[in-house]
Amino acid sequence: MIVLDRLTKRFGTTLAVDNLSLTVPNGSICALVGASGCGKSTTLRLINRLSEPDGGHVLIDGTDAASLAPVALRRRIGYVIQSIGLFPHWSIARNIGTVPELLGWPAHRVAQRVDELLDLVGLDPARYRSRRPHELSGGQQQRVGVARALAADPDLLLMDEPFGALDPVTRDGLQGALLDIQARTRKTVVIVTHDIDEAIRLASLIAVLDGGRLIQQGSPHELLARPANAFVEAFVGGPRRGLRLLQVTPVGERTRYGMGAEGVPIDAGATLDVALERMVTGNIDRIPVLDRATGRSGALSLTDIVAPDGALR
Ligand SMILES: Nc1ncnc2c1ncn2[C@@H]1O[C@H](COP(=O)(O)OP(=O)(O)OP(=O)(O)O)[C@@H](O)[C@H]1O
Repeated sequence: MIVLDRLTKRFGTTLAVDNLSLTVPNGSICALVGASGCGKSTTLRLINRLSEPDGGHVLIDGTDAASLAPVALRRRIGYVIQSIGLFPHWSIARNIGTVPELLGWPAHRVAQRVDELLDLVGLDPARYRSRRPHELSGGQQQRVGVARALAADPDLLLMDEPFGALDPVTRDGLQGALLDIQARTRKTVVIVTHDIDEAIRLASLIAVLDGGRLIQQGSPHELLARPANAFVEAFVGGPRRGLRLLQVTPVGERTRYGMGAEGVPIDAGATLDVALERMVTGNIDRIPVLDRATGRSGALSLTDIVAPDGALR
């Protein structure tokens, strides 16, 4: 668990991080979001002590980060940045294996770990391990950046706009890969992004920052359903908020159990946007629902999603 306790950081007269308190549970993905300059990257850098706070504390599993040697701390924390920072003259394998090597792992174990990680991020080890970074596409390099951050099996992964510079298709693929990796390894991840859709897709906890201050924290659903103020409301979507809310609301929440409908049932755990898509493309206004966990069945109608005046419910 990471606890940020009244964290404060000043640069001259700029209050980059202002009395920020936030708890990130183990095994969860937390997204720090907000406009440019709101203090997201600085907050991340305070966690791995690339920057030191002027006030407050960072607690990692109960230990004050300030009491740990910065280099040792950073070896325990994976860090992925947008510009990747691979060493251009080193092979992909050497780039990924740097930290395990520094930690004194025997060569065969490092080599085995490199191949395992290339597999994990979806790159064929035999094809890529000996290449140089420039022989890879931007998206592939970004995958190597993620593999390198995971190399020493850190419990905590910090990611600063890791997919920001990529085209939407590659970004989508890497977001999927990250979700996959997180589901398998249960890392605790703090990711900085200015892309609210990325935050909604990846995170179970979103923290909205403005001027270094935490304005609201909560699940994507909480933020979309109950934005704390106009700033958060505008940030999480303005007119698109209703559509995004569909993406995080389970079908089961609106299902009328006991009611019947024709066709192949949709899972109660699917989200409302998927149900709406099926209704629109199938030109139907009611679909059957099955809750696989409980075996209950029911139906979802278009009017359970869209009000008579056309507004999303
Ligand atoms: N090393 C520094 N020296 C002086 N000011 C800094 C430094 N680093 C950050 N700042 C200032 O602190 C504030 C927060 O910066 P930070 O990089 O944390 O914002 P951010 O939310 O990550 O922005 P972006 O989305 O543009 O990356 C900004 O006003 C920035 O200009």
